Amino acid sequence: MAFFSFLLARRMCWPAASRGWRAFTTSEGSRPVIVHKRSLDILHDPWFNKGTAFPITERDRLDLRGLLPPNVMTPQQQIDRFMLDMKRFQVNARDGPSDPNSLAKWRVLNRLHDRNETMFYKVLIDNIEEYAPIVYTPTVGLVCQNYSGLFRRPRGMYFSAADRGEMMSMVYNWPAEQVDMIVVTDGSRILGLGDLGVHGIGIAIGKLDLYVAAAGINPQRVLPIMIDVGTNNEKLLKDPLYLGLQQHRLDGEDYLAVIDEFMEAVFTRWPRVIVQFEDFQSKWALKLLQRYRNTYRMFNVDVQGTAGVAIAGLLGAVRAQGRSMIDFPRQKIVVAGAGSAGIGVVNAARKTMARMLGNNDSAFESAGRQFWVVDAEGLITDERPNIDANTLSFARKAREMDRLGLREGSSLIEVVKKVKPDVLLGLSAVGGLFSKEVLEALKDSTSTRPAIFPMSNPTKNAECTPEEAFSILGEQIIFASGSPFKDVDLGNGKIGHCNQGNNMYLFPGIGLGTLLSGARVISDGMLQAAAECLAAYMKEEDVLNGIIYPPISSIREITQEVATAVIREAVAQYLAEGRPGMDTRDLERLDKEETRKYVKKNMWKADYPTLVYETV
Ligand SMILES: NC(=O)C1=CN([C@@H]2O[C@H](COP(=O)(O)OP(=O)(O)OC[C@H]3O[C@@H](n4cnc5c(N)ncnc54)[C@H](O)[C@@H]3O)[C@@H](O)[C@H]2O)C=CC1
Ligand SMILES: CC(=O)C(=O)O
Ligand SMILES: [Mg+2]
Repeated sequence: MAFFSFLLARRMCWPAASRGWRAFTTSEGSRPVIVHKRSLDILHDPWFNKGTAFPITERDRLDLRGLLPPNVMTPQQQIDRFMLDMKRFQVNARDGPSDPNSLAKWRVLNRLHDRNETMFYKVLIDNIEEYAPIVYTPTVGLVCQNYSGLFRRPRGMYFSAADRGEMMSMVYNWPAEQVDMIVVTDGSRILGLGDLGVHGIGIAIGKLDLYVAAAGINPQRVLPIMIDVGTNNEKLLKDPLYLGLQQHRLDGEDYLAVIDEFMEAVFTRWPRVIVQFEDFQSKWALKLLQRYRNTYRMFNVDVQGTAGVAIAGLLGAVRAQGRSMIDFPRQKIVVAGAGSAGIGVVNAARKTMARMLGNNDSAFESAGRQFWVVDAEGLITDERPNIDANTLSFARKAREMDRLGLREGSSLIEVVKKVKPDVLLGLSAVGGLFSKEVLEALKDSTSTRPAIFPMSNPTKNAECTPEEAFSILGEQIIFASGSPFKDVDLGNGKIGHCNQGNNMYLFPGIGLGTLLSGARVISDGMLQAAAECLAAYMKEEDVLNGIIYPPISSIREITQEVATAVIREAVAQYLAEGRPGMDTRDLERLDKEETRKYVKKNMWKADYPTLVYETV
């Protein structure tokens, strides 16, 4: 993106800028200023840029539709947003994650991203452990919550409910001829922070930063997208400085019509693109996945990526007990949270157990008895009124629960006391849900090394902190949280290791493997291969020490391995259609090492290329 814009700007900048200067200095009232730029080049030109104040007619004239948030602001509102942000700076710095300067660091990195993409990604890649928590969880959550004030230069595209009927042409306003990777959100459930409306675009930007840093997807070919169908966040609806449509969310067929139109538009312009669905509320996440997954190259990272990372962690926790992975089907697992993430984990973990038990109906049935799922209304059983099909699939039989002293709606603490689980996994978005009492109850776990996975994001939504878990349950536990925590000093020279159980370990490799294999769709087999690859990555010695995921600093190497596994599975399942220079036959001929080299060769590196000027 940066180089493309740079070349265009060099070609067009001076004549337009000089005309602009005359117009500004002579205060010629309503006489129009002639510009020789369109699209992003206008937004990136400080002389002509009006940001969110471009009126709709001008957005259409200058190919700007979709490149700005939909709400048109007055110049005064723009200044109000800016001033609010200036004054809020100190408060936000204290309000956020454990690093009090995280928001300030985000601003510095964001400014670098705007002026020099290559350098930005070099800094990110070389310091990924330090800056992933800034561009991604937890800080990205704080950024989305304050996006109205932080918004400077737009990044990505906005398709709104007001654009119905226009999306097929709007998509051509994006200047890149090739787009490999789109991350799209409708802002309805950003991390565990709820409906943040159009401000949720920050999460799509953060995920794509990781696609570039970890998977080496070319930054000129990534596109963050916000689909603004309104918001049900009353605070935003009342905020005059909110950047999105000030209306309640579309629902039902109206909602589906917008998403359908969007999918058709992006796949018409870029037929080989991969679309990652991110942070859609559970109500739609599973439905949209079923609707599109057999037609388009898409996946839902919260449902499918999280499941893979959780399974890899759960297998690690079995190994940490000194047992073989094949013992996984004996683990008793209590899951708090039955949203898109929780359902994704339970379904995939159950299938993994069933495969280990013989892969037939009775194996699947028996695997189902290893899970107890608790949501806001307590333990889910088949006596739950108005239960939907997705939830019914893992609801426990009330009759069986009775024998354990449990019933429909039993509380989390009752469930932990009665089940004595090997694993307690949280995807509830409720900070502190694993209270002192719950953790105390886990002392009776039948496992020698109980696993505690408070996977909700961002940090303040984690079900417990590592300090709480290690102090109550001792050094033997296996701990993995969705957002990063520091290791805990347990005294007497011992360290309580904090793993980060986050889908960031898998989605870059799933995307890269799909891209390089040219797979038509993203199959369960490809996702399973990714999860198994991550599980197998860990050495026995580390796992026995409670380290079940690799260090983030090696994310590029992990991603290369995951992408290799995904490509090989796509080839094995006859889904790989190849790409220019590597067709299906070529892919079939590659052995594992050659596939690995093919992946490495195609990962973008943050090095400056030589630029030459050419007239059109
Ligand atoms: N670590 C990771 O890689 C990932 C983490 N997540 C996190 O998972 C969380 C949930 O995401 P979704 O499933 O999409 O959200 P959601 O809002 O759809 O689901 C939350 C679930 O938690 C349940 N819940 C609420 N209060 C509860 C309580 N007191 N006890 C037990 N359950 C309770 C709700 O009934 C619901 O079933 C978010 O915080 C998100 O950041 C999501 C994806 C990946
Ligand atoms: C990590 C992630 O995708 C989430 O918390 O939603
Ligand atoms: Mg997510």
